Amino acid sequence: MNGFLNTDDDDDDDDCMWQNLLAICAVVLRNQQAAYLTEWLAYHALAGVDLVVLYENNSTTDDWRSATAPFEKQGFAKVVYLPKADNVVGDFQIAAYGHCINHTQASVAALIEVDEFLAPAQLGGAARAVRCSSFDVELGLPRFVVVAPWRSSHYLDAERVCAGAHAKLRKHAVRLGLADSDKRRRARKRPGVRGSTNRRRPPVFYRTVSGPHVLHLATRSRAEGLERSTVNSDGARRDYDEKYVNKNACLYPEAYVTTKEKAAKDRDVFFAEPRLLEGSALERKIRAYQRDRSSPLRRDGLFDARLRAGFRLRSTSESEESEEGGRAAWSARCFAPGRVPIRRPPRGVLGYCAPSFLIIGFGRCGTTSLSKYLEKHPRITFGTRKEHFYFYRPEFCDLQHGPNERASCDLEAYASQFPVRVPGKNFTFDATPMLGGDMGVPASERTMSWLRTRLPRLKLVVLVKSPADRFMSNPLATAKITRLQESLKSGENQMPHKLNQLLMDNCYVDKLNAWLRFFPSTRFYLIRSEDLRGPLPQRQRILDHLHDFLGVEPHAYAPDDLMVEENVRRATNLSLLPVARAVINCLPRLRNCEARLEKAVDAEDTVFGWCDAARVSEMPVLRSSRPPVPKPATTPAPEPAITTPPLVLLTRLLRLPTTTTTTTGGASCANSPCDFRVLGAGPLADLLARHPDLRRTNGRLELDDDVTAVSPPERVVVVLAPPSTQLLLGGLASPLELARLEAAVKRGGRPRRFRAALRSTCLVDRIAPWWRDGGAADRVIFVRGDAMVRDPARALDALHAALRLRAHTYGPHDLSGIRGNLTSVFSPEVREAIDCYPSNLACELRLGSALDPPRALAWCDEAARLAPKKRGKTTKKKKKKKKRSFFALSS
Ligand SMILES: Nc1ncnc2c1ncn2[C@@H]1O[C@H](COP(=O)(O)OS(=O)(=O)O)[C@@H](OP(=O)(O)O)[C@H]1O
Repeated sequence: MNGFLNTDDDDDDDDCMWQNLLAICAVVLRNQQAAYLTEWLAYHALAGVDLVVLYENNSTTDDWRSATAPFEKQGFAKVVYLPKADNVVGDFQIAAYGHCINHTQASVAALIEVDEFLAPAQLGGAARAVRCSSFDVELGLPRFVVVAPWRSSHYLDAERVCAGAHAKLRKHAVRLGLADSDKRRRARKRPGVRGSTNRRRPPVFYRTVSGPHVLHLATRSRAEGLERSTVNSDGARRDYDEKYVNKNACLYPEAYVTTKEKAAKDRDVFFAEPRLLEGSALERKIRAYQRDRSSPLRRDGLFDARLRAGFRLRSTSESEESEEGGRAAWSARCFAPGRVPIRRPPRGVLGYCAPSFLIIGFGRCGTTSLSKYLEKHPRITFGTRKEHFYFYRPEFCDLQHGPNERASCDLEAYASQFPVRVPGKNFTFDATPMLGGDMGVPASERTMSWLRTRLPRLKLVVLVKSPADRFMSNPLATAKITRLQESLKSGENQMPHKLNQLLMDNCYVDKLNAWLRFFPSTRFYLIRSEDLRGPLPQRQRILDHLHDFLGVEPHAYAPDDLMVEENVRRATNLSLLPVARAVINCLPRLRNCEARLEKAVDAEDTVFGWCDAARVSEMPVLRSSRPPVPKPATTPAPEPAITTPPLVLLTRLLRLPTTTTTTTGGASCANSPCDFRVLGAGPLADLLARHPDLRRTNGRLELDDDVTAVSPPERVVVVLAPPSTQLLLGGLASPLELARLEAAVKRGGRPRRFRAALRSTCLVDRIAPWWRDGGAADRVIFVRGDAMVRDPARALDALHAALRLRAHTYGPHDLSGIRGNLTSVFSPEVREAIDCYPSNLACELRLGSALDPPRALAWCDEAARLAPKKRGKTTKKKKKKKKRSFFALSS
């Protein structure tokens, strides 16, 4: 069973009170449903459903999991395996529905089948309406359960479906005085006490304690056409619960359930029914979806559609969404006025909703204008102000200066900054660009972790801009830019002091990487600021895509709304010379950042193009502004020579004679096996791909992590890196796991819980397949990561020779990647904890003894040398001793 459900039935104090969730509970039981599942799921995603929970019990032979997989990855669908248990009441379907309404904590749970469609009567009708209705806190059950009317006799027998909810209902009834507690009941049954409560009072089920309202919504049955009915579970026709509707001042779910007898035959019946969706934007979307059967929207479901106006980050790991599980994923975002710590809630506030998304940056990229546009959307608001600075101010929840456990750091307190005054306008956001890191202050890990745990479904919008323009937009940069421009004009071409360093604040990819350790890449949406500055239709298009990403209804903005341009400094600024723009944007370090960002973004022809667009015909070569450092009189001590060779051979394990590596040379990978592979498709592989003899495109160089897949004649180049570096760069652990590991070590614990991840860094085990077939040692070439970082030219020369490649000199820009990447960025104590972890140390020794020269590795020793020394606690005795000696001295 998936771990996302709360299986704790007795959880009375559940504070998940307002889930804003329309969930569908369905069962997959029959064969031949798989072909239609994608369409069914995509449709409901478009229709505003928040979650689909599918139940299965291994009763079909269809491959329906491949249809649900993309949706599961996005967190839209969950599959629950529910075995048939003895204590399950009735058939599997009833058990599944009962389980679903008892555990999904949705405002509305629709019990339908996979050939039935939940159709809103008007644009977003169902979704919008149910968002206003609330999850029943006291009962811990959905307020509404939606079913098709023809089911009433069988499925909506409330007592049966909600058999699992019985305990909750009972407790509630006791609280309301409708039933006696067990204690009292037992007392009453004692001899001498006459009668029993059970006989006098009605049984505690829906009718008594008013459980979920059962909606028998309209159906489009074959013969009768569309009809609406409001038959309740007791069989009596009843009007909608007016009291409840008025109290919450929101639309009643105007939803219809339609069915398709045979999904294949009736495919278009539902969509051909104009009355259901007439004129709505949803209808247009669905029609487009139907027409363009080959579109990515159709192929991969709604979420993977490639969005042109903005960029989604490339998904980095298959399992990154799996963290969605756990109860945290369901924590509430919205609160009733009485629940937030505000002394006197202002008039007209319906509730408070913590953000659904954040604009995390970057400063000076148009965040204010974007916020103003979004504020005009009928569902979106930034609350009391655009920039809340909530995690920076001591009066709120300052997390910059250490952990903060005060009540002002509760989610309710944060939500209090986002009042909802208009029904439905509860899609809130915070646009504090500092969140992404700015002005040399990196994004705060404490803040990111706070957000991740409290608001796990948060989405993140990011604006990026050409580094030169962004830097110039910063008022504090004027002096430096002026100096650079003057120097370029005079031909001195001097780089002002520290400008290089300041410009690194525009390395967006590094900042995003910090966030990616806490949120999966699918939650990010990037917009080029240059695009947002375009003509009004283009701004509208960008916003359309953004709505799609955020999951809110489309909205056509008035031209006046989109004309706004806030915080403009250009007019007052000195203008940027083209040559200055070119020099800044094409600085090797920034160019590298741009290339890495392009690589991270999921688009075929992504071009931020900041350097290329800015290039001028004659690019000046910059000189450092620092005066040349006078040479000291005494010759400095020479740098310690690297004694360990950059390449080492695996020879000893099999006691093979020491051989130089043989190369098969020349053969192309196109038809025959590759010349060699690089284990760990990392920076070394990227670098080698730039060698003129090796082009990735002609297939001669294969990058593969899976050694076992390599056929025997091939050779493998393995980068030897300490376990900590492997963990960090090799994708062996998810970002969240790494963060937890680091936190655990920093708290003083040992990384015991991460044994599995640590075990995967045991290089000796990973390359084991290479020596199993005897003689394989000839084909394994180890490159020392540290030698590569210290003296890349020498290490690469040796590697070229071993692989019989032409000598080649790589550019400094190419090498900078390898330097940055092969170095662990864990703090020294964390490195020590990982590299000296007993199993890792054992692996290091095993590998070391197999290498020629032996003991070429000293990862643990090195890490231990760098780690801060742990000081023992000064005991009272020692303190006393110290004091005494002090007095002894002074006397
Ligand atoms: N629609 C639109 N598209 C793109 N860029 C725009 C837009 N509107 C304003 N701007 C420019 O954004 C710069 C101000 O950015 P911010 O509002 O994010 O600044 S701040 O961080 O909130 O201070 C500021 O840049 P400079 O003029 O270069 O300083 C604004 O001109």
